[in-house]
Amino acid sequence: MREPVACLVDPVAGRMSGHTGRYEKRLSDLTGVYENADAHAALVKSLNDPVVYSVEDFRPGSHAGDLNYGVTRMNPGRVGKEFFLTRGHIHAKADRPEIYYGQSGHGLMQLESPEGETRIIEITAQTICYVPPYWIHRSINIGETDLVMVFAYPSDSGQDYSIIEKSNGMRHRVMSSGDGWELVDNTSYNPRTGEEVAALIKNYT
Ligand SMILES: O=P(O)(O)OC[C@H]1O[C@](O)(CO)[C@@H](O)[C@@H]1O
Ligand SMILES: [Fe+2]
Repeated sequence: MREPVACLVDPVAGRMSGHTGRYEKRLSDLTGVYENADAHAALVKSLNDPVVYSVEDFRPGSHAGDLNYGVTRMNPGRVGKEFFLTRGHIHAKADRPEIYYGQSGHGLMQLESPEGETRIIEITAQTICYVPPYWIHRSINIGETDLVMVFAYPSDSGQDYSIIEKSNGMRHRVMSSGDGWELVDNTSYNPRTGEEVAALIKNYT
């Protein structure tokens, strides 16, 4: 038996009391992610390589029946026309799902199936976004303030970041357009083979 736990979320600061882990990502950690590499390098220099997102989480263990949960806070901003985003991943056990719960700000969850289909879920305060098993997912800040979301996923999920590297990014990029956003094809995208898709869609224990 585990002891019950309570953590307090600050929905604007994007902090969570009682966290057992915290990490930060700086703009330079996202090298190779944005379409405009020159604009990325210039921004790293002009802004002195700022922290662009931070995560505080509580991990009770690595048992399949436990939940890891926490808070992600992401700065607003753009590299050229491309909005600030997280690295993105698929769960190492790809059939593990995730829930995101919007706290403040305005964001998108970009999801991509193993076959390469894109879905976009808009997230504002009080939105619950369900990321079903097998979907690659990345969050994007399309607003002018910090985007803060609570998340929870099975403790044995793990994160596989290499899937996005292997395909040279996700199939689409989210770019600013007028007052909003638009999906643009990622011209470097390298689709997964049938064998690679089949290897992902298997039964995990
Ligand atoms: O792990 P990434 O892709 O850098 O993005 C961070 C987000 O994903 C998570 O790893 C959860 O899956 C959280 O820590 C956070 O919401
Ligand atoms: Fe995840």
